[in-house]
Order: sequence, then structure tokens, then C-alpha cells
Amino acid sequence: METVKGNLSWDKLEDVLDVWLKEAVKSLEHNAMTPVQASTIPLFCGNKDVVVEAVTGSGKTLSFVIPVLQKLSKRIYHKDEDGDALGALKPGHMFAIVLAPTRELANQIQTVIHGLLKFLPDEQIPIKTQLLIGSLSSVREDIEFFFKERPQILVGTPGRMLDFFSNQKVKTNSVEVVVLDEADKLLDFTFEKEVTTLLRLMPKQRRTGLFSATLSSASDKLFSTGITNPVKVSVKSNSIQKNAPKSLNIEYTLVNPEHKLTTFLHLLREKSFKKCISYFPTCISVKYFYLVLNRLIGKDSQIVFFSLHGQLNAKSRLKTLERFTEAEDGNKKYVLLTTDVAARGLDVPDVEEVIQLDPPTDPDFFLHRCGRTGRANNSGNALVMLNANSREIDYVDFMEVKGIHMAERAAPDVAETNRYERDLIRKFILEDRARHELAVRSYVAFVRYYSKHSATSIFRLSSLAYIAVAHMYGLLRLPKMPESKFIPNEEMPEDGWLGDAIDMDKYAYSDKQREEARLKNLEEEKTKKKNDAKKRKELKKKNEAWSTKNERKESKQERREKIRKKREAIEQKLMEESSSEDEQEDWKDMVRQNKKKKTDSKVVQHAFDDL
Ligand SMILES: Nc1ncnc2c1ncn2[C@@H]1O[C@H](COP(=O)(O)OP(=O)(O)OP(=O)(O)O)[C@@H](O)[C@H]1O
Repeated sequence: METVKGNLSWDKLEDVLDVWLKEAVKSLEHNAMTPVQASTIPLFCGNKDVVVEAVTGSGKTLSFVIPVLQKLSKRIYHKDEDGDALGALKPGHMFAIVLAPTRELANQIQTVIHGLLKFLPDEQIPIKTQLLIGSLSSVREDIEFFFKERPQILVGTPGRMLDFFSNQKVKTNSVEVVVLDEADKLLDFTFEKEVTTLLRLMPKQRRTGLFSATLSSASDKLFSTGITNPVKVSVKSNSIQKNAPKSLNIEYTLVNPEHKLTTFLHLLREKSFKKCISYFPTCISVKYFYLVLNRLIGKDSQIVFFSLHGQLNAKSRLKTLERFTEAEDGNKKYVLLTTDVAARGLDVPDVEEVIQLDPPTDPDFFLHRCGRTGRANNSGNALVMLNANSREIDYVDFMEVKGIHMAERAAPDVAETNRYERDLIRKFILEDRARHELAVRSYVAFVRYYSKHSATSIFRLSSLAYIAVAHMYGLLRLPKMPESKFIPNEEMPEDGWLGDAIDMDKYAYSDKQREEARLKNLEEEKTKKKNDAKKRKELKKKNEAWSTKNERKESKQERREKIRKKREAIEQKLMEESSSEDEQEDWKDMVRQNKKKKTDSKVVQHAFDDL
């Protein structure tokens, strides 16, 4: 394993980098290399594969961007012994691919590369990049761009990258460098299949670099990347925080789950910061609380919220992030409400606070979330809210074992504010039925989220304070869901109402069209109910008629019975008239003979008719 030695001066790279690249690096005005850069750049520029684990915000991006550019520069511009340069790549070929798990991160990496490329002399063959991420452009457009612009470096997310490479005209045999940023994420179950397929398409004779702040959990997956005899670079913090930067202060606070949102708003008002990133459990909760929080703060607040989550399309996501990054009114506090989509790799200057309303389901993400602040030696605070009176306090020890130390921050007393805000939220919800639907969906999604925590002994569905959480989500009524069985009977509110019951038939959508459609549906349902009741009545009648028919059938049988009895009576009478059994036989013969006589006379009659 490579350990970091004292010399962090950029001069160390004097003989490693081309002139234009040295100028470019100088322009960044970083006085010295960070430890991870000092260890990694010379190795990766040479002929080594690298596996790099270094704390968040320690400058890993430049640790691979500089080597990629240097290697490419050498490939295109350097002359061989005969004085010839290989020059441009053939059409359809590329030199390097850089993979990242999110579109935002891929975009950010491309921006860092572009920053350095500005220093490329005009007379040189241009070095170009292409961003390959879903929903920004179609694959066909990506292919067209690739053949027209001939970029040598492709940066993107695994799914789109794989779609791109499925085109037969795209050739991978010139790829010399592959980088996996946030490699542990790229190798976990989410992307593993796509990433290993992609790596199999790459030439074996290439250099590979794996980078992350949390690589240890993926150590058993590294072999699947085809990496050969890599040098491992590990940069830990020498503070109480072994796995987080020294400049990052991590705290937890124990809150009544019912007070979480009020506590969050209280902290935003109380703390002084330029920018804050706050993590919510799900996309839908970001959507919902963005609306609620904006209502709670009112129009004139100095707090400005941004909403970023995975259900937005790529363009809106990138745009929101850009607006948040560029926002810089000193009198305002900018707060990004987001999910784990913005947990890894994002580097937004001036983020001084990170607040997590709930811990992430994957413990590795905790460090990444916290690490959006306290970057590059700038101080930052990260705070996570844990539910009081539950096992969630065990999360503190759990993280300590993982080399992350948290200090307790006393929860502010917000009981009164909470009552006031709860009324405001109820009013807000009652204005529009759609808001309540969103609240219910957010609550249900939260319960699902809670069940996904990998630390199941700490986050137990059976001990979640469902009613308090439902109050925090502003629910009017508890939804029916299997997990409700964990609510003790004595705590279950009547009919699930969390306040006064309301007439759901009269609860309207504020959107006119939607409300019209709802009323129409309601009317149709009522008519359907009426019709169903009518049908039921008719069916009942039919059933009754069927039973009377049965009765009629019975009387037919009775009639038959009567005839039978009559016949028996006649026979009895005849029998009484005769004295012996033989005579009975004779009587039967007599009847038969009588019948025969009748037919014979009929035959005679017919014979006369024919004449
Ligand atoms: N040598 C340096 N000196 C000072 N700042 C630097 C240096 N190198 C990079 N930085 C800055 O440090 C910040 C963090 O860098 P970067 O995003 O590469 O961190 P990282 O290690 O990739 O973090 P994460 O693990 O969160 O992805 C960036 O703003 C970058 O400009």
C-alpha cells in the first residue's frame, strides 16, 4: 500500500506532466497537491493500475483527471524515436472512459476536465470530451456527435454508456484508460451487471483506476474489474475521525419524530451558513416537503429552497444543481432538499451545513452525505436526526466502529412552534386534496424506506413511532397498510383520523380539471352504486321466482301423485268387484282386449274412408 510522504509540491510532477498541463494545473491555484494526489498522480501517469480510497473532498477527481489527460497528451502529441507522433485517433475510436454512478457527478467530472483543457494550445489537435448520460440526448444523437466531434474521452453513467457501446461502429480497441469514480457504488448490485459488461468490452491491455471514499466494502468485487496487480492508495484522516476529513464536524441530535420538520426549520433559521444540503428519504418526500417548507417559511424568508431528486429529468436536475451552485446572494441561505442521488461526489463550493432528516439505508452513504461539506480543508458541519426513545441511538456506536465519530447536539425545544406549524400544515393540506395524496404517498414511501435499512437491529419496523411520523408528514388520516399492525390498539386513533374527521366526498382538488373529473367519478360511482343496488334487488326477485317455480314443480308432482292415487282407487274398485286373483288377470286381459277392439274398429273405419 502506498503511504503519503511529506512532499506535496506540484514540482514533484515537473517531469511527469506536459507543459500545457502544468500550466493548466497551475491555473487552479491550488498551492500544493493533496496527499491523495501526491500519491496517485505519478503512479497512474506511469504504468500502474490504482485502487484509491481517500476521505471525501480530498481531491480524488484531479488524481485521475490529470493522469488521463497526460496519457492522452502523450498518445497524441509525443513523437517516437523516428520523430513521428501517432496523432489523432481513428474515427470511431476513443482513448479513455470515465464512469460515474450519477448524471450530476459525470457532468461535474466533465466540467473539471474542461477547466484544464482551456490551456491546450490552439495549434494542437484538440482534446474533446463527450458526456454520455440518459435522457439528455438520444443514443442516436450521441453516436452522431461522437462521429462528428471525435472526442477521445467519454464520461458517463453505466446505462447510457452501455447503450452507446452496443453500436457496432463504436470501437473500443484504442481505449487505454478506464476510471471508475465511486467504484464501490458502480460495483454494487445497482450497476454491477452493466459495469462488468462494459469492462469486458475494453482491451485487457489498459490501465484501470478505482476511486472512492468507501472502497473497503467493495474489496471482494475488485477482481471483476480485470484490474491487474494494482497499487492501493489509502488516505485516512489522522483525527478522531478516521474515515472522515478532519475539517468535518459530525453531530447527531435525538428528536421526537413528530417534531422533525420543525426542528429542521429551526436549525435552518438558527444556524448561519451560505449553503446547506439536506437529505430526505425519498424522491416523493423531497417533492412534498419542498411545498410544505415553502409554505411554512412564507414569501419573505431569507431561506431559499431547491429541490433535486431522481424523478426529475436530467435537464432539470442539472439545471437545479447549477442554480444552487451559482446562487450567491450573501443575505440568503440556500438549502438544497435532495436524496441520495446527490450523496456522492458532488462538489458544491460554500456548502457549510449538511442535515439528514433520517440516516441513509446504506451506512456507506452516511459518510458520502456528510462529506458534501468540510471539503478541501474548509470547515463544515454535518448533522443527522435520530428518533428519540428508540433504538436509533445505537447508530452512533455503529458508526464509531466504522471510524466515524459523532458528538451529540441537544435538540432544541420546538414543542410550541410544532403545534403552530402543525396547524399551518393541516390548513395547507386541506386546501388541496392532491396535497394530502402526496403526503400519504410520502409517508408510505418512508415506511418502505425504513424497512430497507441494512442495520435492521437498529431500525426496526416494529418499533417505529408510526403515529408521530404520520403527524410529521401532515397526514389527516392513517392509510391502511400492513405495518399498521405494529401500532398498539390503545394508540390507534378512531377510524385512523389524526385530527377531526373530514368529509372525503367534499374534499376537493384545487386543480379545476382534476376536481371536475373527481366529481364526475364520484357521480358515476354513486349511479353505479344505485344500479348495483337495483341489480341486487332484481336478482333477489329472480331468486325468489326460481323458488316459486320449484314450488310449482312440487305441485305438479303432487298432481301426478293425485292421478296415481285416483288410478289406484279405480283399480281398487274393480278389484273389489272381482272375487279371485285369476279374475284380476282376466280384468287386465279385458282391458287389453278392449284397447285392441278400439284399434281394430279404427282400422275398419280407415278402410271405408279409402273407398
Ligand atoms: N490540491 C488541492 N488543493 C486544494 N484544493 C483542492 C486540491 N485539489 C482539489 N481541490 C478541491 O477540493 C475539492 C474536492 O475535490 P474532489 O471533488 O476531487 O474531492 P473527492 O475526493 O473526489 O471527494 P468525494 O469523495 O466527495 O467525491 C474541489 O473543490 C477541488 O477543487
